[in-house]
Amino acid sequence: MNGPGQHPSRSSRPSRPRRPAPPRRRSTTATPPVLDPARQAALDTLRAVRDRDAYANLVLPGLLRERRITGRDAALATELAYGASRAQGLLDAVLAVCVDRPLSEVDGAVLDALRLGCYQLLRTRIPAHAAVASTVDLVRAERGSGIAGFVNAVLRRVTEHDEAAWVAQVAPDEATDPIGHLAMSTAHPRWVAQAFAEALGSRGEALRAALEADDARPSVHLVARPGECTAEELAAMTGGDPAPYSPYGVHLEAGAGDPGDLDPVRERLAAVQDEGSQLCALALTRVPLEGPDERWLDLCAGPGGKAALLGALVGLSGGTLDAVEKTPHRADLVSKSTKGLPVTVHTVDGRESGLAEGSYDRVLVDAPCTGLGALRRRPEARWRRQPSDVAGLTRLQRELLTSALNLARPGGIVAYVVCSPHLSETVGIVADVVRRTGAERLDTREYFPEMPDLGDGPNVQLWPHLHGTDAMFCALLRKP
Ligand SMILES: C[S@@+](CC[C@H](N)C(=O)[O-])C[C@H]1O[C@@H](n2cnc3c(N)ncnc32)[C@H](O)[C@@H]1O
Repeated sequence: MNGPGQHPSRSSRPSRPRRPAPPRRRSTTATPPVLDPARQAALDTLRAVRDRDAYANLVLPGLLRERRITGRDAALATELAYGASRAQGLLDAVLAVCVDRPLSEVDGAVLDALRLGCYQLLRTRIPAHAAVASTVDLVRAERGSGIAGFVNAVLRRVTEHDEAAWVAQVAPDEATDPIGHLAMSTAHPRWVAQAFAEALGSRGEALRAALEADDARPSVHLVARPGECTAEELAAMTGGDPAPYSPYGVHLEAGAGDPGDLDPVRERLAAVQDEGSQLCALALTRVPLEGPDERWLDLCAGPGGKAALLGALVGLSGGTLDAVEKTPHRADLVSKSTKGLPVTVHTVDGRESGLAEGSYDRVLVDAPCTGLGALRRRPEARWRRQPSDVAGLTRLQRELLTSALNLARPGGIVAYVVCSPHLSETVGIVADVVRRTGAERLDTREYFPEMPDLGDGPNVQLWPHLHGTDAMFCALLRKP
């Protein structure tokens, strides 16, 4: 086996010790490992994601707060934890070449460290020697020198190529499998890249642009609560920029810290919400309506982002919003996010809500979905979702949209929204429900004013590479 500091040759793949070496007593003259709070927090986040199915973007902010990690260390921890989570498939493909056995046989905690080191080597400007040494130090402190030597040898093998050269080696051939190639180079599972390709009608440049935008760290989007503050005031308070399309939106630079700590968010003048979500909720409110316009319904409200925006807007004109959410703890979140607004929360199944049929002027169905449109904001999600998830979700989506149309009054408007571009969850659901209910399709593009690249309609599919939003889908229907 290659000892620490030795460079493994191509022919001798580093092999993990079959029997872990007993921890060595550190000599009194040895330099102790550098205390590295940023990398330790990133490593602990990767471990929580792997060990207990945690969400990286919930675990890391907690660790940063608890350990009082701020400033540059917090930014580094965020970059490493989220970046390594997003890139996991690519990192594993590279590591599989550099380790002498299937990765499934490598101890999970060691694999976390390998991914952390590999990410630094392939996708950051951290000098290779620092990326390797800092990762090895973390492992040595936890697991002893034997395992640290193994990690050192594997990572040195990774340093033999840069990212492009590794992609050329581990990705499917670009000429025969362009989607597979793009999937690997942008760190997406192939089935996700395939779903994007089908929605875009592209296996070429448009697909590349979409996958690359989805692989980049997104800016943070805030929504100013109508009646509480304007987007301009919120931008001035936070140092952000007014959003290009939503009149309530503000964009903050990626990595600007935990947006939950911002004063306007803590004081409930604003909330974190992707601009695409804002636009889909607003589209529902923009369709002209004959007759009354005072009873609105959000049929899938948890955790309450769109319910808070709709509740504030309907409140300005004296109306009310009913918010339905099946899961009790998510219904509690809706109550919290709509506190002080004319919103009534119902903890029931939207398919059998018991609410009065034919009574709502506007209904939002922001249906549960694969979330393939928001992968850039949920670092590990792309590796957790499975193609087999789609079938169960589409059944539920169809039932919820049908129920929404039953609850709307004749002439009322229903917005079907999902945070996914997967055709089975988008046009497939709408076409099926329209056929069975006779609902009228509206040209949804009209209610996304001044947005370019909305395609042939009548539905709207937003994209990170075209609009800077999550890949939200919206279809507006009128109840016959
Ligand atoms: C995409 S999320 C909605 C996001 C929300 N509109 C927002 O902007 O914060 C879908 C929600 O639907 C809820 N849900 C799932 N099945 C449901 C059902 N049968 N009836 C009502 N809500 C349901 C989920 O618990 C989840 O909170």
